[in-house]
Amino acid sequence: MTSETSADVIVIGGGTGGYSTALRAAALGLDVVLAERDLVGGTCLHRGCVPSKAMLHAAELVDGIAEARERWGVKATLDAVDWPALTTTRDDIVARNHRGVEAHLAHAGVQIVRAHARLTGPRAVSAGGAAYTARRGVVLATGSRPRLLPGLVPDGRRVVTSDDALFAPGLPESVLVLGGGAIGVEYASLHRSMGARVLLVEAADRLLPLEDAEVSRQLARGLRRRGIEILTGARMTSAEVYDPDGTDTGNSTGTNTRAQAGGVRVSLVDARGQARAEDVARLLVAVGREPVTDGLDLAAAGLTADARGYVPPADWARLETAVPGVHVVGDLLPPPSPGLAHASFAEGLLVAEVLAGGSPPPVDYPAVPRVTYSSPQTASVGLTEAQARERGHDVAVNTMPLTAVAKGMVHGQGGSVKVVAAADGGAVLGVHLVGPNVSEMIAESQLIVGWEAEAADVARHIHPHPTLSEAVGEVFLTLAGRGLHQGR
Ligand SMILES: Cc1cc2nc3c(=O)[nH]c(=O)nc-3n(C[C@H](O)[C@H](O)[C@H](O)COP(=O)(O)OP(=O)(O)OC[C@H]3O[C@@H](n4cnc5c(N)ncnc54)[C@H](O)[C@@H]3O)c2cc1C
Ligand SMILES: NC(=O)c1ccc[n+]([C@@H]2O[C@H](COP(=O)([O-])OP(=O)(O)OC[C@H]3O[C@@H](n4cnc5c(N)ncnc54)[C@H](O)[C@@H]3O)[C@@H](O)[C@H]2O)c1
Repeated sequence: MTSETSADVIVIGGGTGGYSTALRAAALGLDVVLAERDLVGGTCLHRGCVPSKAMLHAAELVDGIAEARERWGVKATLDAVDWPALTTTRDDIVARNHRGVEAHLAHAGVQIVRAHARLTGPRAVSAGGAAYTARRGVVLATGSRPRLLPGLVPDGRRVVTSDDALFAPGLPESVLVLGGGAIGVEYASLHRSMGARVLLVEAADRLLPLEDAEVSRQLARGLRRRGIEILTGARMTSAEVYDPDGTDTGNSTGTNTRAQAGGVRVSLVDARGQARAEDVARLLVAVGREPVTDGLDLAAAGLTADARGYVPPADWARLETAVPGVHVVGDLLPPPSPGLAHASFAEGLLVAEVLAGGSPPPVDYPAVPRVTYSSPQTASVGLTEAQARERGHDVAVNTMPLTAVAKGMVHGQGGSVKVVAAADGGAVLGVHLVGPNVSEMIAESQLIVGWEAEAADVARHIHPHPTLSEAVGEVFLTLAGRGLHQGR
């Protein structure tokens, strides 16, 4: 006979969405069971945000050596990247974070069931041979996985996704990255820094097609300047692995120098309809992610996924499905939930507070910041110029290159600040940044957009000199009619 346990809340999936729900619910005095079939921390900690950003940090250091030599007369050269040392540091950062999340959950008194869980009723779950019932609610937080293209099966060596691209014993000498979204752009940037020849292929007419057109333009300029070849409006027609047993050829940083052939022949049709074939050591497929509901048995709880596999809430303010007491957080939610870790944290906090009987304000999706950690970086919040116009706003737009301020010249990497505001001194609708360190610069703009500040409100506040953030200050000064260095 299977044992039966009851708890206030049962969370299925221990990624950023699930574990944040569990932690907050426990902090509010609820009794919580969290089922996780792999590792708590999920995609973001083990295969996503954290390991990729650790490696992008190492990539920046590699780029810094070239900058030091070429711009600053520092007689430095790169001998080689010690791949085992680099990945040991990355894995240590992930492991420490993992231990931290485990410790937080233990300290909060969350009961972790380390097994696949499935629904057996609206408030009933089976996991690890035991049955659980939820007094207040069940939270679905099963996340997402890489979307695959029909007929193209990743083998983890020649054809890879973000699940395995960084975990091989080195990076390839050449890579074709299919998809110019956040993953494609970040991984193209990383591979290029590490010496690979990189071709970035995007089906839409620009990189990061959901961002402001100025962001896409500046980003493409920065990536091309670093030697990344970009094809937009292009389509892959076939991909054929040749010499599948051959070893990778090494890249120029010497991370993986076993000589040999073997790779993938990728056939493409470019934006002008011209066919072309590319031989590369690796094809990295980064064409989006899809929700995970396999073996979850949604039907047992009276739920169905939508046509794209997401589980939509009937009530977005409570992130609650049409079945009362069944909530959803994280990548399992359809847009406007953006598929970002920090959005899933906010969703987890909200659902926990709802389950504890509170009435928290809904997640303010338009005010969720979006960052791409490539070189250059992009960071934005709010509406693009096109979205603002589509929604009927009469807009005032101001754009400034980062090299117009002293610190931008010091960095010498280009970039820009663009602000979209309602005309005649109305609320700021969107802020769009490209350049070095802009991931750390977007925080003030998320408050500006979230608090619906006007340009004149922002222009009253003084930015430190010399910083890159001064460019943000200057753009607002000009929009408020008090421009200092920006001639208009
Ligand atoms: C390469 C990459 C880089 C990224 N970088 C960033 C970034 O820099 N910033 C950012 O904000 N976002 C980033 N993201 C997105 C971010 O990782 C996701 O938005 C986030 O992980 C979503 O969290 P989640 O909890 O919804 O799902 P997940 O993290 O996918 O967690 C779901 C968990 O549920 C478990 N699970 C699934 N089904 C069951 C079941 N039936 N029973 C038990 N357990 C189950 C899984 O094992 C998994 O641990 C990145 C993603 C990728 C792939
Ligand atoms: N820095 C970050 O915050 C970060 C980093 C990585 C991933 N993520 C998140 O992870 C999720 C997945 O990222 P992603 O980049 O895989 O997905 P995405 O949906 O953001 O981008 C996929 C891109 O691939 C293109 N595409 C689709 N099919 C194609 C095809 N056949 N050929 C060429 N291009 C094609 C799309 O037009 C799109 O631009 C997103 O939610 C993203 O926001 C976030």
